[in-house]
Amino acid sequence: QAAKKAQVVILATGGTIAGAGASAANSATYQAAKVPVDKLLASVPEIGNVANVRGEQVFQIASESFTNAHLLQLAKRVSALSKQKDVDGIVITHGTDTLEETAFFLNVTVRTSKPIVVVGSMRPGTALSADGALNLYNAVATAAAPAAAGKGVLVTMNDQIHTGRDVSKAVNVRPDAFKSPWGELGMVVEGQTHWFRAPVKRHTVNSEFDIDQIDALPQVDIAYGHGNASPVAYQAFAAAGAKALIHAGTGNGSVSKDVVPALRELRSKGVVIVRSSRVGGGGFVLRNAEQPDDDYDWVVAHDLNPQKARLLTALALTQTTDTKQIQRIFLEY
Ligand SMILES: NC(=O)C[C@H](N)C(=O)O
Repeated sequence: QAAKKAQVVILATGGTIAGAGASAANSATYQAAKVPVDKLLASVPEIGNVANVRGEQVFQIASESFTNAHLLQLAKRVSALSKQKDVDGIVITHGTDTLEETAFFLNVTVRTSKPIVVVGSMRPGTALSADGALNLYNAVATAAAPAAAGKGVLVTMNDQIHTGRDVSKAVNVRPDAFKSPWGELGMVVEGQTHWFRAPVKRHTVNSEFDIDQIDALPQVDIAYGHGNASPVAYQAFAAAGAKALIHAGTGNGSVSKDVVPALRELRSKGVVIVRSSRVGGGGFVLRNAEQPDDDYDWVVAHDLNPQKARLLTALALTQTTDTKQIQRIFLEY
């Protein structure tokens, strides 16, 4: 008995997967966000074999300009669709530069167990060996797979299935650009998903955040650590209204000695200080290692990279300014 085909909605936001270059040799020089969603879907007719799909053009932008307002609008649309009986799964096409942020944000704010898959490409559809068509086919196959339900927001790139929580863009110019420090969850091959692990952190239906209740995010900025760093960026962000600062720290979130006094002073004025790490390959920032977080009332981002830490801090601040609660949130999500 043939199973009923899943109903999957494709929310298109732009990026290289909708990009176009002047010639087939242009794999890295092209314009992102050119091809509309209907044309994108028409270019991969095989998708009709794995699901019934319909497309919605939410934005047409390059993801380096994905603002908090874009994030909120997209997440609210995903949430609304996930409540519809005639929707079994949702795919979001997205630029790869900030794909990891959007996938993480949806993972902790959309209260559904239906599959949500974020996908992009490293080469425009006009390029030789373009990766977008197969990535999109794989995303739809994953969104249509009952086994993908309840695993949080997923990212399919290069035949791999990653959790949106962990995944990060680790290479700029190759199709194997996305890595998860704790490993991918599985693979999608010829329209079939294969699973090898599942996320243990809180997400979607088990999250305390609900995008339906969030209409704005407080300003949270990131300052990059290095040996010759000064307090200027941190102080400027705070003066411009930042409620929290993410320190993209060296090593285990360490802070150069010229920056420490400024961060302590900003904390005394109410700015939340979060130590994360600029080291992308794995590991985590340990509380009270490198800096006395208990004494300074700082928070550590644990294994979340600075860009994901920015979003989790902003979400936490929609509910509390208590640093004990913010630290708990970092350990649970
Ligand atoms: N590969 C890509 O999608 C890069 C592009 N700049 C974007 O993020 O929209």
